[in-house]
Amino acid sequence: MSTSTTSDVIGSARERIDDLDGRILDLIRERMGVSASIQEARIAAGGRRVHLSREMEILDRYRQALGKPGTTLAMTLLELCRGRA
Ligand SMILES: C=C(O[C@@H]1C=C(C(=O)O)C=C[C@H]1O)C(=O)O
Repeated sequence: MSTSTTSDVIGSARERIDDLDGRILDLIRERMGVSASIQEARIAAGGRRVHLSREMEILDRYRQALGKPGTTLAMTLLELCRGRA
């Protein structure tokens, strides 16, 4: 039987959370870069930065996976990924 104390359990689980958060942040930065490249290509071809029907697909995917907070998360991601270039 484990002799881990509560603070050991919390400490190691927090290390995993910190690692996951670091990976999530890296993925968000990667997503921002890919999104910017699409927007730059579209603008260079005379199009608009924003493509609403594509954004609706993304909002729907996050809502289906996570419910209403998923929509909020997707809106934040889209906000981060727009607004440059
Ligand atoms: C990246 C695109 O451009 C914009 C950014 C999006 C995104 O970050 O997912 C989605 C739609 C567009 O408003 C795209 O059209 O795919």
